[in-house]
Amino acid sequence: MVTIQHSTIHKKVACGVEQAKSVSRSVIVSTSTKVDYAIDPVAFYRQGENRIGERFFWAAPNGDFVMVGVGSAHTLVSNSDNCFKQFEKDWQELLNYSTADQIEEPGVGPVLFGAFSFDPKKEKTNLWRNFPIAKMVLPQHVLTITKDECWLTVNMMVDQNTNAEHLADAILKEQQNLLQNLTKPTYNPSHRELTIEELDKDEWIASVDKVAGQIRSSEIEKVVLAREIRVKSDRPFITEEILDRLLTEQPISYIFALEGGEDCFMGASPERLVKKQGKEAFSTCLAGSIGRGSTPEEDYKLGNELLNDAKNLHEHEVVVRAITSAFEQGCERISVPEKPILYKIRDIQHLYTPVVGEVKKNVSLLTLVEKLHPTPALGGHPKEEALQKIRTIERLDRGLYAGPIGWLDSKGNGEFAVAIRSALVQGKEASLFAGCGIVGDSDPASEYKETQMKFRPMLSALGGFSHEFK
Ligand SMILES: C=C(O[C@H]1C=CC=C(C(=O)O)[C@@H]1O)C(=O)O
Repeated sequence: MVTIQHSTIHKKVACGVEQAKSVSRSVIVSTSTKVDYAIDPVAFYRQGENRIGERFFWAAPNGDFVMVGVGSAHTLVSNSDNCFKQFEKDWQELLNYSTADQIEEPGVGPVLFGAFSFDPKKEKTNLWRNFPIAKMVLPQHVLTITKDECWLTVNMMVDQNTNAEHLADAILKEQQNLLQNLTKPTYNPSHRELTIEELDKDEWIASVDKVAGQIRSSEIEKVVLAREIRVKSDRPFITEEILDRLLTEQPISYIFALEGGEDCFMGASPERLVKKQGKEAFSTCLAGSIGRGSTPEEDYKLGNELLNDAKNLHEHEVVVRAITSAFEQGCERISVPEKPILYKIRDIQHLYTPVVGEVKKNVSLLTLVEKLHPTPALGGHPKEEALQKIRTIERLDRGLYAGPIGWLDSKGNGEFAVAIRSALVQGKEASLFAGCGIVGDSDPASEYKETQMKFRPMLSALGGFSHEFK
C-alpha cells in the first residue's frame, strides 16, 4: 500500500541536499499525501513499535482531530525554564530552512509534538529520568486525521552528505511497514489485578488542611495540591491497549501518549489549555468538580449542586480571571460567558467556561501557552506564590503531569491540553497523578475523595479496578 512515489521522494530529498549545500546546514524536507482510505490511528501507532521511545498519540475530543507520530526527524530538548522561547526560536529557524508541500490543512506538513514539565524549577527526581524538562519532536512519519480527511506526512532532516537514494528507500520502506495490518486491534478485555500504593496519603491530607489555613490568613487565594499513586501489575502494561480503552471510555477528552525511552506518559485530559487556528484562539476554564450520579435524576441534582456551590464557584472564578487576563495580553475581541456550565465526563463533572479571542499580530501559539501556563486550575493564584507553595509542600515530582502537551504546525496552528488525568507508565508499573484546587474553605476529606475520583479514568484504562476508587 505505497502512497508516495519513490521518484517523488527521491527528487525532493535530492533538492534538499542541494539546499543544504548552499546554506551549509541541515534542512527539513517534508512531503504529505492525502489518502482516501481509513487508517486506524491505534493500529498505526502499534505498527511503529520498532521505534519505541519515539512515538506519540493525540486525539482531540470526539476524535475531531487525530495525530500520530512515529520516529524522530529532529527533537528539540530543553532543560531550562526558558523552554517556550527557546523552542519558538528553534522552530522558526528550522522552518526557515525547510521545503514542504503547501498544504493549508492544519496539522499537515512539518509539525512539532511534545510536552513541557509543570514546573522547571522543581527539583527533578529519578521517576522522570526518561524525559527532559521539555521536548518537542518533528516526527519522521505523521498520520493526521481531520473530520473528513486523512493525511500521511514524512519529515526528513537532510544534510549535504545525505544519500538521496538511500534515504528515499528507507523512508518508503518504513512507511510501507506502518501501513500493514491497519485493522483496528482488539484487546483482551480481561481486567488486571493491580496493587495500588497511595504515596504519602496522610501527609497529603494534612497538607490540604495546612494550606487551606494559610489561605485563610494570607493573600493567597488558591493552591492546587496534587498527589501520586503507584500502581503495580503482574505483567507489563501495553500502551496501545490503554489508548484503545481511553478512546472508548473517555470520548470527550484529549487522549495523549508521549514516549520517552521505555516509558510512556499518557492520559485523557478534559482540559484544553489553548488552541490556535488561523487568527482565533480558544481556551477553557475547567475547575470545580463533583461526581456523576448513578441515575439521571441524581446526576442532575449533583450538577445543580455544583453550579450553585460557593466554594467551587470561587475556585472556578479564579481560573476565569487568570485566563481572561492572559488572553488580554495576547488577543483582542475576547469573549467570556458570564456563568460556567457543566462539563460531564464519565467519572466526574466540572464547571466549564470557554474563552475565545482574536490573536494579536505576531503572537504565536507558544507565546499564548507560556502566558497561560500554569493556570490556577493547576497552579493557583497568585501564580508565583502558589508555585512556591507547591514546590515546598508537595512531595511528588509532577514532571509532565499538569504541564502543557500538544502540537503546532508550520502555519502557526496547533493545540495544547493540560496533561491531567494522566499516568507515567513504566513497564509493569505506573505512577498516576491527581490534584485539587484548595481554597480557604476546602475540606481535606472531600478533597481526598475528589482525587480518588480523578484517578479513575487512568486506573480503568490500565485495566484495573479498585473498590476504594469507585
Ligand atoms: C488538577 C486536576 O484537575 C483540575 C482540573 C479540573 C478540576 C479541578 C478541581 O476541581 O480541583 C482541578 O483544578 C487533576 O485532575 O489532577
